Amino acid sequence: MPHRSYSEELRFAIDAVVEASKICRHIQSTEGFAELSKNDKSPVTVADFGSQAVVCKAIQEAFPGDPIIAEEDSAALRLPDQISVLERVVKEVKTIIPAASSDEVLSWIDQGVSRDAAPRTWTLDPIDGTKGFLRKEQYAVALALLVDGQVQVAALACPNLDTAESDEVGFVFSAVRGEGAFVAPISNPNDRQPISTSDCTVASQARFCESVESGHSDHSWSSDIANALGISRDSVRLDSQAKYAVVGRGEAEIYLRLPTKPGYIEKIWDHAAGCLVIEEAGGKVTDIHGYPLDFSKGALLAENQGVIATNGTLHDEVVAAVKKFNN
Ligand SMILES: Nc1ncnc2c1ncn2[C@@H]1O[C@H](COP(=O)(O)O)[C@@H](O)[C@H]1OP(=O)(O)O
Ligand SMILES: [Mg+2]
Ligand SMILES: [Mg+2]
Ligand SMILES: [Mg+2]
Repeated sequence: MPHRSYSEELRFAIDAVVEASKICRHIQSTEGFAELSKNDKSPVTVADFGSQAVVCKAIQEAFPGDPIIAEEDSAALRLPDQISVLERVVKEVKTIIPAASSDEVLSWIDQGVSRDAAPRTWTLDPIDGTKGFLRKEQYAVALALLVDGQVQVAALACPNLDTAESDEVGFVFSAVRGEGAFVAPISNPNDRQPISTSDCTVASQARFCESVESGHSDHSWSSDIANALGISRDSVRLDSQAKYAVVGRGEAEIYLRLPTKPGYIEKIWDHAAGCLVIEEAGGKVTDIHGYPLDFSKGALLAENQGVIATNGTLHDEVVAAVKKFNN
């Protein structure tokens, strides 16, 4: 079968996450933006809703009929006591789409409520790492296209990520399966340069990263694993799929996401874009048992537990160390 080109979807996905980043940056630069608490006690902000509205509207226009599995829905914004939050979301969306009405914004957000597997579906995390966003640290806008349960296209904007090479802040990572992984400044998204994972083959020299939040990944377990691998430097802690980006561009070798409680099932929007970026950069991503992440089950990574992402060469050794310390 001839290789299907995804160049249109790739260009679209990069533009969409870059536009959404503008809303997020604008909101982050203003004081006192509203924060709501979801049923699971996790935070959601005006920026999460605004980002989801503009990306879902863009998908609906460019690829009508494609379902979207996105994190947020509009239920909280429809409550009468949240009218001021809705007004703020609409005001921010209008900076990108001047004619947007409240009803339209609510319906664009709800384009993302699909939860079932489909032959072709987008998955969106409008702000991944909302806690990092609130701390003015790392967060990401993550969009991926799944075809027959496989991630084929990824765009991952990291608006607060910097680089040692220049003063630039804010990068967009992107990949199409089989075509490599790339990075561009958010300020010039067409300037895509290839990235690759580090060629480190000595585990004791590896740099590893993990969540800031100890509720999202078990820090004491990861420190046991680091010790077992002979790694003496501390982990770099950062929020969001920026961790996949950092491993993808060769600035760390290992990203560990180790389950903190048995019942938590990872969501596809937290991993799809980052996973393809690392794989196309030459790295490897599995769960803590060494199984590939299975994106074919709808919104949840129901077949997997936790995540191990590496530069590739160290993968088997890291999986073995995690297994050894799996208590
Ligand atoms: N117990 C948990 N284990 C792993 N990930 C979690 C847990 N609770 C929330 N998350 C998700 O972790 C992501 C942030 O990861 P990180 O800490 O690496 O930045 C969020 O998308 C959040 O999802 P959500 O906010 O939808 O509940
Ligand atoms: Mg997330
Ligand atoms: Mg989110
Ligand atoms: Mg969230």
